Amino acid sequence: MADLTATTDFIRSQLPSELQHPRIGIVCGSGLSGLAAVIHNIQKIPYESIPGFGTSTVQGHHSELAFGLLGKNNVPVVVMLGRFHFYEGHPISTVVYPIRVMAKLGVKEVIITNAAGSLNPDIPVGTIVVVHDHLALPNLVGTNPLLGPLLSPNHRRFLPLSDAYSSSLRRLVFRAAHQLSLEKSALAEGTYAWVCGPTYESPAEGRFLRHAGADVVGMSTVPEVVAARDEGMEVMVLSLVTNFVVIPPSYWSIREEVEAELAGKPVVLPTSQIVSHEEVLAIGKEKAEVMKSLVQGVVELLA
Ligand SMILES: O=P(O)(O)O[C@@H]1C[C@H](O)[C@@H](CO)O1
Ligand SMILES: Nc1nc2[nH]cnc2c(=O)[nH]1
Repeated sequence: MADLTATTDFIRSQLPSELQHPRIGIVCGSGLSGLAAVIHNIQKIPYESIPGFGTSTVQGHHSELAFGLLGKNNVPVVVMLGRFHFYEGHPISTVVYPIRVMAKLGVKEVIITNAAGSLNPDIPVGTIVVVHDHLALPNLVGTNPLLGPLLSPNHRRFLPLSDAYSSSLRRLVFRAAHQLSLEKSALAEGTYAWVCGPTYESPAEGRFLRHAGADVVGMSTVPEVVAARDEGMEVMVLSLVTNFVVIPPSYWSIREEVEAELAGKPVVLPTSQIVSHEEVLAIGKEKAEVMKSLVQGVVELLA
């Protein structure tokens, strides 16, 4: 891993003193970097200039670390405008490096956002899911960000994740939503499944994750949550549902289709839905305002 002290020294050298000690860290997911527009005194540092950082290569992700003041009470924040995903080819230590940098800068609470597919028919597109748990197949089979030697004697070898998603921060989301007069249906609570990506789920994979108890699925976030907890920070995660994961109740029988054709019977073809990153970004754009206000509302209540 890169040298955290060298990274934070470099970052501080780029900032005026009032921005050097952010209180809250924020990670902006796909299409959600619009938060930058409401940050006062914003200073942006390109990822490629920061020692130890990679470059974000995904459309809809900027590649800058922003510092500034957020909310009516001018809370100092550090904001990732774009993140690193494991599927981009970054080592998992690089994916979580900015989170460790936030901790080193003195951040105590991290708000993480992402775009995700819904596995739950009761959670429609456009809903913001307040994540209360996760299901991380990569963590279970060998892509855990904490694999390897302990970073320091202060880091724990066996990190519990039973309380990873702070209940007090989750409470604040619902309070902020109330202050914003959001409709009840704008928010849901649920479990986020992390998959490596970059493929979207096959129908069988979607069904598997649903049966395993996940409500939404995405390709990020969990490594960041694990690293944040490893650093002793409190975590809140908001997933914007940008699409439904295609889970047909049963497979369409090609044999029956051909037999019907051969028998001269009418054939009704199923309509197919194919998810795309463009769709993910379009919903992100549509709902960016709500996400922005909610994050700002939570920051105001927190500080
Ligand atoms: O960075 P997030 O998790 O918001 O991005 C999601 C997951 C993939 O990177 C991408 C797929 O469309 O959106
Ligand atoms: N894995 C996964 N990630 C997403 N990000 C946004 N939508 C999706 C989805 O359907 N599946």
